[in-house]
Amino acid sequence: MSNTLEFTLAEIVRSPRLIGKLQEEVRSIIPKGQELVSEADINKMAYLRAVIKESLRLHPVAPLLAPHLAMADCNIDGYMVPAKTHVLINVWAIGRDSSCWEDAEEFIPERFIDEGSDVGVNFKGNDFQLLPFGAGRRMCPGINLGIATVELMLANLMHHFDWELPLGVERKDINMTEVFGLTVCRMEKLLLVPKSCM
Ligand code: HEM
Repeated sequence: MSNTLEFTLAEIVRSPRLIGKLQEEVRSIIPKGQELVSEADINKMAYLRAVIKESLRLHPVAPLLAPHLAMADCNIDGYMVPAKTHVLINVWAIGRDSSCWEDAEEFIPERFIDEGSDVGVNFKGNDFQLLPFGAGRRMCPGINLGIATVELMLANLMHHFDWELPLGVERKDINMTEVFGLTVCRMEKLLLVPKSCM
């Protein structure tokens, strides 16, 4: 969850438009003086939810999911997968596949809302182009807790603080290089300076 939050913050602070739009949404919904954003408030934050979805598309925590084993022979799009084959699903690559996504490498939360091209796409395991939690019987059982936690953390960080880069660092200097393993994380820690705006 901290991994998803860090990638999300890195993506939005790189763009004044994105962070501005997100702060505007959160602050228009949460009255000044309200200390904490609650789960009920999050339901009204369509842009925040789209930002997190877009972040999970480009930066899935487990790039190859967990290893799976085919229980029976099956044929997928003409490819024969014999029983007992170890199957690794590269959701990182699927999330960046230009045959599934318009401007696949760009961070565009708007694709998931209003008239966006992927407005109906969700990560609940039925839309195979977006599988940050996997799909089927072995998909992540912590999906609801995971999403709710990231949403609440991000919304509260947007509600309470303006975010600046450390002195001498510019937006273009934010290094988005990823390090791949069982999970994928940022090569460089994200350093930001919070300024209270309450
Ligand atoms: C943003 C947060 C999270 C993400 C992105 C995430 C992602 C994943 C992924 C990709 C898998 C492998 C699914 C597959 O191979 O098909 C998985 C499995 C799993 N996750 Fe999560 N997860 C998150 C949060 C959580 C939380 C909060 C919990 C528990 C409280 C949790 C518990 C598990 C467990 C137990 C499995 C193994 C399920 C199995 O093999 O049957 N996850 N998760």
